[in-house]
Amino acid sequence: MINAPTDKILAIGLMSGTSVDGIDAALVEICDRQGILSTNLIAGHTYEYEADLRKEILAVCAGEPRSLQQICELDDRIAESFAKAALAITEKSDRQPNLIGSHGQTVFHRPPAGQKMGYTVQLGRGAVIAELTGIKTVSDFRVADIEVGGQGAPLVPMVDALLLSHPTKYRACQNIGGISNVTYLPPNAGAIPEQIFGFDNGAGNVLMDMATQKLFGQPFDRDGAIARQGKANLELINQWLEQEFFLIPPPKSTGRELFSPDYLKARLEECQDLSNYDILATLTEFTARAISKSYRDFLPVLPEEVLVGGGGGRNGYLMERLQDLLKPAIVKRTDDFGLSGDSKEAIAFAVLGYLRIKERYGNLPSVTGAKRSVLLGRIFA
Ligand SMILES: Nc1ncnc2c1ncn2[C@@H]1O[C@H](COP(=O)(O)OP(=O)(O)OP(=O)(O)O)[C@@H](O)[C@H]1O
Ligand SMILES: CC(=O)N[C@H]1[C@@H]2OC[C@@H](O2)[C@@H](O)[C@@H]1O[C@H](C)C(=O)O
Repeated sequence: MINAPTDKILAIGLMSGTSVDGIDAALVEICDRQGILSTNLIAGHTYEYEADLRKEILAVCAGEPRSLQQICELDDRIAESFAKAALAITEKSDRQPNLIGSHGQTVFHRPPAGQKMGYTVQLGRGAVIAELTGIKTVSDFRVADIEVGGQGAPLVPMVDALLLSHPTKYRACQNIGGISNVTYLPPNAGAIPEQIFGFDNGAGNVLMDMATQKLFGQPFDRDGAIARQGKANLELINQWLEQEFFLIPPPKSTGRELFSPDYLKARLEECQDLSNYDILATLTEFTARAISKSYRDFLPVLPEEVLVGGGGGRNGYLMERLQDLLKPAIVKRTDDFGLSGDSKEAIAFAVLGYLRIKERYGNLPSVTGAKRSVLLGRIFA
């Protein structure tokens, strides 16, 4: 028997998501056996942003005015933090990585509307990361998809299809980060990319986080311990789920522009009769129901297994609510399927970087609505 040629590289994936909690870095071995990819996570870590940098990013995300010069300086400061994270995670191996795939930090995202092309901005330029680390860097992953009419998001579905599809089962990969998004994987999805769907399906943790900070002075509701003590108001939730974002069919993407501090303020005004615990319970149930409703409304087949990634998977109460709402599907964290839920998005950008240098398409037009498949990312050597 002739052994299939195998390509093995050591790559770093870098991602900071809509929670803006820090830079998720993954040092990952990517094994390519004639186009069939597998990954082996050597190390994964979240490097927190410096407090003032995080504050500045959140201010820009919230639309506070800044000069172009200030934005450029922020771009480089973020790139420097990403480079630092890459160098720190490199220490976990005695081998030098061949590649960095860096998502950067989204500070603005406007999906396409009618004839109007979308616009998306990720700061942390790849040129600076490549310069400071000496490692070939791929960044700016979303722009090429936007340029062919796509949403530019979500992009992880391609990697879900490559790493997590099952030969016979219907699966959904549910990410619950700041924003939540789903990938629908019919059996053997890797072989039938046009049948893969994916879209953003609501505010993941972002509203719960902002409310926990405002009402309880804590960064987030650890394990859902606060929400668990309250009672959700279903009348309000059903009203909130009538909002246009939840009703329009995919392709769709969203961000902090919609689920903003102002959005939370308006919801909290509607919660005046509720205790703070009930408010957290209501926002948590809102996140869970937005997800379950999106499956019933938009997925061709309800999944048998739901693989949850992102920080929301650590919220035991939210996971219980999802399990209840999505039964008979089995809801588990991706870790139970051999892929770290905390590092999943960082791993995904390492893989997308790999696809780029191999000149393999990175977007899925059935997910983003793009007119065609394209190479994602700019390479800085
Ligand atoms: N133990 C925990 N209990 C409850 N929630 C948690 C826990 N750990 C993390 N989280 C939640 O997860 C969030 C971070 O999730 P994650 O790192 O996936 O976000 P992200 O990378 O910004 O996401 P995305 O790019 O998908 O928007 C935290 O802000 C918090 O709300
Ligand atoms: C514009 C942008 O940064 N979108 C993020 C965000 O965070 C979650 C959700 O909204 C998703 O669409 C996307 O990230 C993941 C990594 C993706 O592209 O698959």
